[in-house]
Amino acid sequence: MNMPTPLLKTAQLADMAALRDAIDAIDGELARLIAQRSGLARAIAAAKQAEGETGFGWRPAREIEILRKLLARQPDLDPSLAAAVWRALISANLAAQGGLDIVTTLEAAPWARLAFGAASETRILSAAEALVAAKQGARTIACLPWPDAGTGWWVDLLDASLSGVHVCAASPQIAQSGVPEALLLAHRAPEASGKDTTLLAGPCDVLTAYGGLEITRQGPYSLVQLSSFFDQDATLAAGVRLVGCFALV
Ligand SMILES: C=C(O[C@@H]1C=C(C(=O)O)C=C[C@H]1O)C(=O)O
Repeated sequence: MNMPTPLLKTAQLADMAALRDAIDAIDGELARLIAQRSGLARAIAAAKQAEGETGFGWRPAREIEILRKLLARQPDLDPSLAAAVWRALISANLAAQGGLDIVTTLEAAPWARLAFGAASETRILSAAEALVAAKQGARTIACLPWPDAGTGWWVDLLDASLSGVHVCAASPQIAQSGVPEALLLAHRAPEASGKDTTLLAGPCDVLTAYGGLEITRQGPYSLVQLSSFFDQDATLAAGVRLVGCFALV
């Protein structure tokens, strides 16, 4: 039986109103939960300060664990949507913990924005300047492009003046290919998330002993990746530098 058009419209409008009411109810719950989550993050920030932490409260390993847990608990949740929403929540919390100083190149800027949103200040620098800024700034994170033949910033890390600066995370956090677009570096030790990739740089002939996958080369040096976590205190062969570790979902 064909329903007269005006009636059909009324029924559809009633359905739509009910659906919108349901969305409003969910939005109310989400808003309440987001405010509650932000309050808990503020309490954690206060606890970090009480423990004497003077730098920023960035915990990339904890952040990736949150995303992994979420996707495991809610398999029908779109991973990219979940990553975008939680990046927004987490970067707002980081900004509230005192703000971050994000330095990046023009090429890597979209990946810095994806990771930290607009809540923190972002400065565009050369890769070399960004690494120096990361070394000097207690709240600075450098977002630099994934190294390839044309991207040699990782060689700078072999210089003692940049000691202590490490890759600590990647952007985006979800990369089907296992290769992110950019790496996030700071003057701090990398943290293990349970499933991490380590980057080592050094003389090509010395690095072959580590059996990793070579990402790129620059003169006598190569950059390799290994599917395990290396502590910053790990003993490495002479000339080999722990570039850092990153984790993907
Ligand atoms: C709240 C914390 O601080 C930051 C904010 C996080 C969040 O909003 O969940 C997670 C890790 C940290 O980068 C924390 O360390 O747990």
